[in-house]
Amino acid sequence: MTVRTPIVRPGMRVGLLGGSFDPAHEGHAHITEFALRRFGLDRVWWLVSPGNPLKEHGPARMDERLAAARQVMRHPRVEITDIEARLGTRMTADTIAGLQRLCPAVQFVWLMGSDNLVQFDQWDRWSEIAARVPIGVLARPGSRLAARQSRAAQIMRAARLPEAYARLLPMMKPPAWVLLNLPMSPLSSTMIRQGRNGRTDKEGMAR
Ligand SMILES: Nc1ncnc2c1ncn2[C@@H]1O[C@H](COP(=O)(O)OP(=O)(O)OP(=O)(O)O)[C@@H](O)[C@H]1O
Ligand SMILES: O=C(O)c1ccc[n+]([C@@H]2O[C@H](COP(=O)([O-])O)[C@@H](O)[C@H]2O)c1
Repeated sequence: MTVRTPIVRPGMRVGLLGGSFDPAHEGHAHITEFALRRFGLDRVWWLVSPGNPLKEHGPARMDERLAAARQVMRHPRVEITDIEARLGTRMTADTIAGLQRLCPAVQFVWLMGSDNLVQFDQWDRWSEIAARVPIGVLARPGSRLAARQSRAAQIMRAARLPEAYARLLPMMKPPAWVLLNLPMSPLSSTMIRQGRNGRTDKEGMAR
């Protein structure tokens, strides 16, 4: 079976935002819009994951998460995909390898919140991921400092680009990464699942 990706053209700069999106919220939309602008991306693909390999509990059904994500993120340059399920991959290293095989002329950038950089060194073959694609890290409340001091950040310190060069990130030969500061959103799926903050609007932005 051939796996179909969204339409691409050679040289296109595509940000990949992987996540459980259980459920999607305005924090996801906010970092996506910011990443499009600051990294000069042509597209962002949300990779709605079959399940985070490091999380104990599986997420809600894929079709429900996809539908909710499409309500939250309506943008002509953002695609909501279940491509990991189609590729049959769970580990990000395999997903990226698969996408690079399918779309060899695309410049992919891996996007993640700063909380994920803190534990990035526990991901399967994380240094292979960093060797395959540039990485854009978006600040998230409570993890900015820990991200800067994380083991992965220390090991990759020579590959860190100043924020002012963020626009060059997609063109950089990996390893290359940028930690972007932005008006931070405190929203999380955990909060929403626990009913602690049902709001999915942008009101709660911490500046
Ligand atoms: N408010 C936010 N600010 C910055 N990054 C975020 C924010 N919310 C989610 N992200 C990032 O988006 C990606 C997908 O996140 P995910 O779907 O796990 O949402 P989450 O809110 O972190 O979920 P959970 O609370 O269940 O862990 C991750 O890289 C995560 O760091
Ligand atoms: O590949 C791994 O080992 C790995 C470990 C933890 C998280 N990830 C990916 O990181 C992304 C964010 O995960 P989550 O559950 O925090 O939304 C999602 O695409 C996961 O598949 C990947």
